[in-house]
Amino acid sequence: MKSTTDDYHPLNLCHLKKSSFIINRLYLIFHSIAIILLFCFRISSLFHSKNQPSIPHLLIFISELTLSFIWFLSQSFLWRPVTRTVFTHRLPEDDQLPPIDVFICTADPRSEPPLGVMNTVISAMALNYPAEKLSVYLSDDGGCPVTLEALREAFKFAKVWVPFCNKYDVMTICPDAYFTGPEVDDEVTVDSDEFRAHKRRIKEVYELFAQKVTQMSESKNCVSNKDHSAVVEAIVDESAHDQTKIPLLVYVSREKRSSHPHQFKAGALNALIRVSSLIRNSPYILGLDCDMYCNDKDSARQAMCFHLDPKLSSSLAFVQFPQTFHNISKHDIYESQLRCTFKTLWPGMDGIKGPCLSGTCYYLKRESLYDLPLMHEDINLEELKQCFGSSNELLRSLYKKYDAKLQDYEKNLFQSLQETKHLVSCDYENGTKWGNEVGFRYFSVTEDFFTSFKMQCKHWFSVYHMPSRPSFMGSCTTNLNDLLIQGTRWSAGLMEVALSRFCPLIYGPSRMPILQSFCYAWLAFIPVAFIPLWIIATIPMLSLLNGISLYPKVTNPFFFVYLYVFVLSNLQHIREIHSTGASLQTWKHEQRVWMIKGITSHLYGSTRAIMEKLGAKEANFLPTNKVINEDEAKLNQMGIYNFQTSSMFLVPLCSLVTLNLLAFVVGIIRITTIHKEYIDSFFVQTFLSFYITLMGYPVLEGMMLRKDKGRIAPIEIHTYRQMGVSSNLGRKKVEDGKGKIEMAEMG
Ligand SMILES: O=c1ccn([C@@H]2O[C@H](COP(=O)(O)OP(=O)(O)O[C@H]3O[C@H](CO)[C@@H](O)[C@H](O)[C@H]3O)[C@@H](O)[C@H]2O)c(=O)[nH]1
Ligand SMILES: [Mn+2]
Repeated sequence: MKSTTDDYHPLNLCHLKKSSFIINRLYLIFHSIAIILLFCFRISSLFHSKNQPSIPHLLIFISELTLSFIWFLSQSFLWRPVTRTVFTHRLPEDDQLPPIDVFICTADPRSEPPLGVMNTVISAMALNYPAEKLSVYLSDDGGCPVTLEALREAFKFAKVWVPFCNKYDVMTICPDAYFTGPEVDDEVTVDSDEFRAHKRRIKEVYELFAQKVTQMSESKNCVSNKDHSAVVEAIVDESAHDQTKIPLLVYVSREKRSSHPHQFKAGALNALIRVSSLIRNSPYILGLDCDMYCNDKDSARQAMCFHLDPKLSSSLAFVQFPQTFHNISKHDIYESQLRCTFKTLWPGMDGIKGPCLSGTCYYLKRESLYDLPLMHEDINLEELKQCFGSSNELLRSLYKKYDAKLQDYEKNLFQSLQETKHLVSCDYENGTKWGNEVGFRYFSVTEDFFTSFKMQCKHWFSVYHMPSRPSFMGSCTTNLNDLLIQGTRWSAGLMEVALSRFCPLIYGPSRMPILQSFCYAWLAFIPVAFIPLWIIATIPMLSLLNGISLYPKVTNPFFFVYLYVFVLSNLQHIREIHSTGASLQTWKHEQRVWMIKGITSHLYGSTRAIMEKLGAKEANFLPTNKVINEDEAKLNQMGIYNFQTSSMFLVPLCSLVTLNLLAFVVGIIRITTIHKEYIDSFFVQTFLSFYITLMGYPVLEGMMLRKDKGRIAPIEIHTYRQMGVSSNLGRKKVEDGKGKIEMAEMG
């Protein structure tokens, strides 16, 4: 491609979202003025409340300050939102495309069913990309033989599945989704009779395969093993007489010893980086969680429209796609779709220096993980070994430029595999810069957030691409327990960063655009919302019960400032939701889930991060449950909360809602029986308790009205005791007569 034609026929375009652009800035100005007025009121009431205690006023002031701080940071996401389009037909010919290594991580065959994992693997093998340029690596942190066996079966199935997808241009390349979903692909076929017969045959093969894998996963060997040696194996077909070309498939299970920290997902990814660098050493990496299957065969080509753009290429670290979920229910009461993140925040960051890495659904440039100031020209071998470890093969791979025409790597495959065992041993990283300046960073359990932040503090940037057909689809949380455990892990990981020397507000501004550091700071400080939420859910109510007025009287002009802030911020939230195509219901659920998480996950996550800092606890990563439970799915579909979770989460929710209900009732009684003066002084507090009771209504209903399994039963609250075994998140089983429910508790 000549450079003159590049300008006229770009591979991608970036568009500014102009309409939101103006509204967002007007909102910023008006809201800021209102907030300053609020502070004036609060400060004056602190100094003039002679005959009233000032502690409650002070606490409310703290909560208002914190909320304003969070709000202020959040405005950077609204500063310059953009969208992007790509032109895949303008990509160079296939033989010019760079190779891609696909990394898929799995950790526990019990919470991550092998059949789902295999579907992800197969879908990645069926991507529309030259087969000899695609290699798929499965990291099995569970070290489970069943997973390896299932992978062999998956390889056999892929041998018929991939050609089928190629031949008929199948869109839904994940077999399970293809055979169980709506039959949209069938419309695009040419020779329908032949196609239908072929499809039927493949379906039978798939069902056999699925049955086999399901059977294997029911065996008692199907558990994760925390103490085992390394296994690296390329899956090959012994009866290789047919010439079908499908991507290389490699199974990697790094060595694990209970005495060694294994650094969770980041550790697994770094092991894959090393293994793959000895095999194909592809310059690009597609990262996927085990439940995130490829839903669009063209995502790799779309990503290449950015990576191969000469204007972006040199400092583009990754192309992030949104996470979408196949099991979102109509109501989405748990706000599992993460609408705000993927429809508002990431497009917002994309207009500055690019979105944050989201752990999955990204095409990353390998080089961005090796980014070292140390990689200067005259670096000597010893220095290199101190960074990357002792493997000469690995060091050589750093300097090997990829060859678009591909060398015959298969000749050396066996030899490379031997060497890789050493690279995934427990000791390999000792004394090196892995996890520190090389690879995914270990500093925080939200490795994606922190690695991304550190990358963008260097010269790297990223782009966000959100095509209309979801490129990847995963399974989301469908019950309160999973939601809050996941939320606690995220909060802990984010707070670890916020409270460290890498706090984006301190570490960021000199290294990246100030707005970008505000975005990262907002993300890191999300958990802090637990402070204002706890204050606002208790202090105004306790004060109301004790006859202390905290807010301006209805006749006071400042009352209108409060009203304005409340109404305007909600209108802006509704507008923002509307602009992303969601309904008013989403507003309610987002508010509610924000409150629920704020009261529980954010509090526990922050506490955990502080304890880790003090050395009282160790970091932990309990994989989110991906097993679909029929009863649970039914409740979720009906929009009913499943409250089967630990008391640690339930007790605060129940007590706060009860307190608010009580305050509301008392407020109303007094308003109707006492003189007008009372209405004036306590209107805001009564309204607040009403609003919180309304938002918490499902909790009340769960405590008092419901009779089903998902309700909050008073006795259960007492039986879910603390485990107290170790500092880890432990799982325990609770028998409930009909079936077993898995509960997770924090020790
Ligand atoms: O020790 C571990 C723990 C987890 N995983 C894998 O990590 C992935 C993500 O774990 P999951 O339990 O699905 O976590 P989520 O909370 O759903 O994940 C989100 O948040 C994580 C950070 O907390 C990111 O790493 C993920 O990519 C992002 O999807 C899964 O494939 C796991 O198998 C490992 O490989 N090793
Ligand atoms: Mn997940």
